[in-house]
Amino acid sequence: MAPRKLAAGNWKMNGDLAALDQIDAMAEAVKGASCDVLICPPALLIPAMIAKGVVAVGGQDCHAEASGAHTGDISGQMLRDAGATHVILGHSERRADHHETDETVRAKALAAHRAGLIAIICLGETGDQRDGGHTLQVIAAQLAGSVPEGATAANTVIAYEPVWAIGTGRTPTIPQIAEVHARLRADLSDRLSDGAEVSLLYGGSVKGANAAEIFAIPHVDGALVGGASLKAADFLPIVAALDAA
Ligand SMILES: O=C(CO)COP(=O)(O)O
Repeated sequence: MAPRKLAAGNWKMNGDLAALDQIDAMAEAVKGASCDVLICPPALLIPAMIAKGVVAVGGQDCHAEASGAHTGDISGQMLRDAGATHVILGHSERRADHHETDETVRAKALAAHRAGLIAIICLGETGDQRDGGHTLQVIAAQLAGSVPEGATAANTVIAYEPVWAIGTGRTPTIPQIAEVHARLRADLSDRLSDGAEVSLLYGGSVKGANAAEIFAIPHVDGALVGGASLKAADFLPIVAALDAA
C-alpha cells in the first residue's frame, strides 16, 4: 500500500474559540478531499474543534506517562479520551524550549502508541548542522533514536522539519528535500517491515505557492504546516495541492 497522504496543521500556541470559524470555512473543501486533513490546535481547543466534525484533530505533545504527578502536563490517554487521533512529538520548538532529547521523544511516542494515537515524530537539522554538511547524519540519528519499538505505518508518521526553515519563509531546495526524504524512507524500510508505507511529511514554510513542487518530490507524502494552517484561505490551497499530487 502507498503511504497515506496527510495535510497536517500545527497551530502551535495560536488560536482561540473565535479562530474555530476557520474550521467551518474548511468544511466543504475537506469533505471533497481524498487526502487526510488534520489540525493540531492548543489542547484547550481540541474538544470544540472535534465537535465540528470537519478535520481530524491532534495534540501538540503528550507526557510519557498515562497519568500521575506531572503538573501542567497532558497524557496521550487524555488526548485520546478527548477524541484526538494524532499527537505531534519532538517538534524542534519542544526540543529547544523543553530540552527534549531523542530518548524523551521515543518514550512519548511509546505512550502515544499505548493510548492508541498516531505519533507524528518530528526531526530536522539546524542551520549550523546543514552548513556543516551534517544533515543526513543528524536526521538518521534522530530517526534511530526517536522511533520506538512497535512503530508501524499505522501508528507513526515522520515529519522532516529543518529548523532553519520553520517560520522563516526559507525552504530547502527540491534536491535537498528529496535527499533527506529518500534517506528517511531507506532507513525506515530497513528497520520496519512496513517502512515503505510510513507517511513522510515535509514541514517548514510550506505555503500554497510552493506546495505543489514540494508534493511532487518522491517520498513526500504531505506536509506539517505552521503559519499557513491558521487560516482556511491559506491552508486549503495546500490541501488541494496534496490532493492533486
Ligand atoms: O513548525 C512547523 C510545523 O510544525 C512549520 O511552521 P511554518 O509552516 O510556520 O514554517
